[in-house]
Amino acid sequence: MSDPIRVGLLGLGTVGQGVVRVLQRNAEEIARRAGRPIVISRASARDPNKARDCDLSQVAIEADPMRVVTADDVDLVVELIGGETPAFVLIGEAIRRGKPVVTANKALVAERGNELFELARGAGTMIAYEAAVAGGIPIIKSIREGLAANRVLSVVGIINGTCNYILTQMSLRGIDFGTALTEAQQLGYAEADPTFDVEGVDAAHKLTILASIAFGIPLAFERVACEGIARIQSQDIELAKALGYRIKHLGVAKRGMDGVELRVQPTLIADDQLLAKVDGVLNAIVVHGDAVGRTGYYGRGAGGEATASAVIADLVDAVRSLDTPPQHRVPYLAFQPDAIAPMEVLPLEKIESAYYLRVCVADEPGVLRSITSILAELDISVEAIIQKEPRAAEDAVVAIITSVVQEARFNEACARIEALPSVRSGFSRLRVEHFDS
Ligand SMILES: NC(=O)C1=CN([C@@H]2O[C@H](COP(=O)(O)OP(=O)(O)OC[C@H]3O[C@@H](n4cnc5c(N)ncnc54)[C@H](O)[C@@H]3O)[C@@H](O)[C@H]2O)C=CC1
Ligand SMILES: N[C@@H](CC=O)C(=O)O
Ligand code: NA
Repeated sequence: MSDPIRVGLLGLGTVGQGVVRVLQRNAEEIARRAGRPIVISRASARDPNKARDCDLSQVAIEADPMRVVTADDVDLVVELIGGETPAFVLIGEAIRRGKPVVTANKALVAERGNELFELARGAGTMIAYEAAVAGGIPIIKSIREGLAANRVLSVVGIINGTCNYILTQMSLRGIDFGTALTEAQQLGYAEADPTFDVEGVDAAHKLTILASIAFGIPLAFERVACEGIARIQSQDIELAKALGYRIKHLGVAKRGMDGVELRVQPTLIADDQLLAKVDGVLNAIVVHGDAVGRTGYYGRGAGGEATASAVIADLVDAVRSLDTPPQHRVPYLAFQPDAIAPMEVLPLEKIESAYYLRVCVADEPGVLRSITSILAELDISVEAIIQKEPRAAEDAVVAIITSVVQEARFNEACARIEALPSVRSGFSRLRVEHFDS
């Protein structure tokens, strides 16, 4: 077998430690796959003396990550620091030195990927990023390579483990949002700044990448409509359940007649659908290709070793293709660079879907009729409705599932309903995603 490939590891947090453990535990199998051993020669850690859950006795630890990138005994760089600074500069330097890079950094790929891939192309080296989307699920490889025959029609999925963990625990154990988030952080699922998870930004980063490799469009994070789960209340989860739905944080990239939909939003899914049954930290993605139909990908979307699985798969790929001329490698964004072209992104107002609407109303006769009349006047049908009877001195709560309607028209209905004198504060609306079989 050839000489070992020497890896410089930037970041020894949840994923970094997972990579060290899995590379050591499965060293022999990994070497048989890659054709040569893969060893970590250097790693960077802000606090070199911190206790870590992995064996670093054979690894030189540097406080300055740039010293890892530039070291002569580092052939390949794995970036697991996260965020834009200093990751962009570190990866840029590795590329300039012709060192392949593996990263799990979705924020960086989504926001600066167009530049980074251009740099890497110029230098004839590679950047691999499987771990950046849906953790351990090999979704990048599946779309880029496995579905290359297809015109991809849609990619829909649960792509943030923290949000899914929180919504699942609120639903199954009835715990509050804050407690569930703290657990997700303790389990190593959340981003360093967990607002990225709960406000939908992390999922929007991942959707940006998925849309680009599915449709052959440039990475355009700023075009993704982004909403998180912070406004989801326990009563919405309960009402949705009573109506036969689950609330999931969903990423949707869909090709339409006039452009593409790109959005991440909390969404109701009928509880007999596959995605409704995906709980905890698990992620699942359904890709619809014109030739293959729907294919589903399911597994751990976050966590140290699950994510390490994707990082190491990229490492193996990188080692195998060291001698492959750049033009013969799989293109970064699935399509050849000169074939990538932007598509119109539909504004939310033009997107059609069914809706869930929760309204608090005074317990008076005729209130329900005034709400349904407004919907009927705007040609919106009520598909299901439940009313929660008030306890003493409380308002009643009405929850409705509507027919499919364009958002602009639904906005008008909501404005008119909110203006009714008997409607109290406590108004909530969420999309409902239907899947054809
Ligand atoms: N935790 C997870 O389940 C997943 C994480 N990712 C991505 O993997 C990357 C790493 O995530 P985690 O391991 O969870 O993060 P983490 O916060 O546990 O670890 C990050 C490490 O980088 C070091 N670091 C931070 N800023 C630094 C700086 N300026 N200079 C040098 N070192 C610095 C920290 O000390 C820490 O050791 C991120 O890009 C994240 O988005 C991707 C998929 C799943
Ligand atoms: N914070 C992310 C980690 C994986 O990408 C998540 O919760 O999904
Ligand atoms: Na992945």
